[in-house]
Amino acid sequence: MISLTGITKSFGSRQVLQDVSFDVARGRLTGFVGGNGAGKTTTMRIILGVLNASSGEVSLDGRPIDGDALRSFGYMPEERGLYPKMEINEQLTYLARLHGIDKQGATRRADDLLERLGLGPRRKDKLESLSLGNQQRVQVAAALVHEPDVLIMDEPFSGLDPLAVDEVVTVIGEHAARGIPVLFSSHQLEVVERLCDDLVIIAGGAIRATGTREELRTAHSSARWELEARTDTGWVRGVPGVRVEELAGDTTVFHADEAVAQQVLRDAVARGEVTSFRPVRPTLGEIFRDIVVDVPRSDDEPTTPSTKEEAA
Ligand SMILES: Nc1ncnc2c1ncn2[C@@H]1O[C@H](COP(=O)(O)OP(=O)(O)OP(=O)(O)O)[C@@H](O)[C@H]1O
Repeated sequence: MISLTGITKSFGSRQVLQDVSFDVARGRLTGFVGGNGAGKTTTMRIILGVLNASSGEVSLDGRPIDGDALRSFGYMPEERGLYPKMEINEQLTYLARLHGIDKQGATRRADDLLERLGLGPRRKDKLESLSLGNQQRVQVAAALVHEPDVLIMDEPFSGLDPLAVDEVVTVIGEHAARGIPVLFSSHQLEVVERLCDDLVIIAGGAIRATGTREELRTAHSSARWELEARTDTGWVRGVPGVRVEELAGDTTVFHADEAVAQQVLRDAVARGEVTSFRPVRPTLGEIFRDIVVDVPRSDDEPTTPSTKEEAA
């Protein structure tokens, strides 16, 4: 397990991470979600030792992460850094060799990953000749080619079409299932919702929520219900204690406490056939908006490129 404890980070006088603490468990996919400038990349770079924290600890299975441990990490950085003019199988093989895998194993691993990611027929192509989405798949393969013991991926799904997302999700999921910790950031909340076991929500440089997808959905559910009947459900608007959120003919989504909702159900049954009645739990997108709505974006503060360079 990777554990972050009390991580803070300042660039010059500007603090961009405050007391960041969370765990990334083995064998599970942890989604790292936050708006632009929330602090995801900075946190990931600190885990990887690319940046030093101003204070706080990062550990792997209770031990500080040293150079040896880092060599077994797989990282897909935000700024993609492969060689545009090199054939893709050649560069993946090269990367695997850099991690100490023998030539035969490296070639097999590169070919296998390219096949799994739908790039088998393109294996001899130069990276620059591929579409952006396919280049992104190669970046995913590059993070995985040495069979990492820890996987950290910054926006692995950006620029991918839905089918490519599914392929990448499957491959990443298989790696997590081998018992490695996987942390990835994404703005695609519907993908995160579908894929993640655990979630970490960051806003304004501070962790706002952590937990399993189900824990977050339960913690943030308000008393919201959906009633679908064979008859018009407009009458629900007039029931005391009900606030209708959405009404479309025979379907109503409304807020009410449990007792009122049960009464609505009984009334609906008395009026005709009820086809469905269920509590509505929030989507990750709704939870995310709910949590970050009052947090000012850290990018609201002007930072000129030259200041950024100096501060780094
Ligand atoms: N080298 C740096 N010098 C100064 N400020 C920096 C530096 N790197 C990041 N920041 C600032 O730290 C904050 C967090 O940035 P970070 O890149 O970690 O956010 P993020 O959550 O990854 O955003 P995005 O989703 O847009 O990639 C931002 O306000 C950013 O401007």
